[in-house]
Amino acid sequence: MTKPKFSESVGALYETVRKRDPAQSEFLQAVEEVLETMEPVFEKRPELLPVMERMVEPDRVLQFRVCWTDDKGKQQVNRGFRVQFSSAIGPYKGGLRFHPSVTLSIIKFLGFEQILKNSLTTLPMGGGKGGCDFDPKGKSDNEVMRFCQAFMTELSKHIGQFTDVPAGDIGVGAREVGFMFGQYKRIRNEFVGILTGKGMSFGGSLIRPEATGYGLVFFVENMLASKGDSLKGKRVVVSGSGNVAVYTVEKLLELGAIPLTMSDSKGYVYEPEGFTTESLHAISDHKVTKRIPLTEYKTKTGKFFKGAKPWGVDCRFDIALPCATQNEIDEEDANLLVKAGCTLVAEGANMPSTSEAIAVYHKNNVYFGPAKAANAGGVAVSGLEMCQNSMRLLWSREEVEDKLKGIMKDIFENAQSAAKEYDTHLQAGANIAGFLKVADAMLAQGVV
Ligand SMILES: NC(=O)C1=CN([C@@H]2O[C@H](COP(=O)(O)OP(=O)(O)OC[C@H]3O[C@@H](n4cnc5c(N)ncnc54)[C@H](O)[C@@H]3O)[C@@H](O)[C@H]2O)C=CC1
Ligand SMILES: O=C(O)CCC(=O)C(=O)O
Repeated sequence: MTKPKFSESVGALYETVRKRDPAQSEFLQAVEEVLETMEPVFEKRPELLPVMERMVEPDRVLQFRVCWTDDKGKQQVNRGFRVQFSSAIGPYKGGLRFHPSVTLSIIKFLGFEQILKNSLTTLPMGGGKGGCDFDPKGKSDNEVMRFCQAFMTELSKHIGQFTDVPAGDIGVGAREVGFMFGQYKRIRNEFVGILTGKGMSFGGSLIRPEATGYGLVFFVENMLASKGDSLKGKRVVVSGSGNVAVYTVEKLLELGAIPLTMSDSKGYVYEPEGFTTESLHAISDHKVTKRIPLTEYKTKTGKFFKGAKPWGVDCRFDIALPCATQNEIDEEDANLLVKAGCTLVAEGANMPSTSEAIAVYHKNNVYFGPAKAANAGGVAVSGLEMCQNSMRLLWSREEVEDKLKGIMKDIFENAQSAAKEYDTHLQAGANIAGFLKVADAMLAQGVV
């Protein structure tokens, strides 16, 4: 890690956080990134530093045992988490991640980022995140159902439509949300919007599955428009092949861009002429519907590069959209992007760029759209799902997509105007705009 460039007071705050949890590397990375960009705010408004001192400590951390029985009748034990980080501007809101790599550090980094992201959406949602070290890969539907029921049996004691409303993230899609919703209903005997990303027949919102990917592309459109440019004909390298990546590629195609790659942890597929609707559907059917790794995917027109990341793809491209997981672009990868002619990076995944990679973007004038702003479309439409649930009605696809487009424009403009006010870049502008709203709410509510 590069040494943070903090003033004395901000450095002291970072040290307090570091000393409290020295082993939580992902959480410390997320806090460091925010604190580094917040210096001009604390200079102008020193009363906000103690507010940040409160914000970096979650309201509550829940850790629990999840016991379930596999198809062979053998007992399995996993570790579940829900971190309720901040409810200053609304109920805790954020996804659940089911992946073997899940630790408290990962859930805390995601929950901390969610506070500022949700604030940027302009909707009244606090920040939270949860998950489990359960690996859905290779599990039968029945195993996933029993696991989800066990997970929700504990989680149901801590959530509620006015308290905490979880959703999906890596490893948690419509299937898992459905199983968890069913278990909550069975335990509590009430039909309420305690999860978002629900199926359309029981309170879901149109466009929620598409929202993070579509929102990312709308955000990129705004970034390009601010420079008098557009997506038409742009060559785009995308990572991931899950929910966010698939709908990112779908919207890129619709807007005339040329998506060149998709990937998973086993390697990447390169389509030299760009993905088509047909090849996108083939990969989505393989990865999302059938849940098979890309090593077993047969591309008709492209090539599979085993064990490699797409950032080193051997062609020129304009834009990189990381949509897989945290720290998937390191310094070396960032240098490869620059060498390939990439001038814009926008993050679909959460914290996909290491701090060294971000330094490379800034040094080389790569226009950088940070995750908190660029991927906020998913949680924004979750907010719209909550709204529809409360009103007991369903908006049309067009209505939700229009609202999403408007929200992504507002997020871009608010981040850009904070960046202008504090004479800094869009990454810092997003942190500042997100922080100020939550900080003012915390000040108004007293020391709690
Ligand atoms: N689903 C949502 O609404 C939102 C998701 N995100 C973020 O987007 C990213 C992707 O999430 P989803 O698409 O929802 O999950 P998903 O479970 O649908 O897909 C994850 C994808 O990443 C790939 N992947 C996982 N680990 C990898 C690795 N080490 N190297 C390369 N590829 C890897 C998987 O193969 C899969 O294609 C995550 O960082 C998540 O936190 C952010 C905002 C909202
Ligand atoms: O839709 C949501 O509530 C959560 C989305 C999410 O987990 C994220 O923005 O990272």
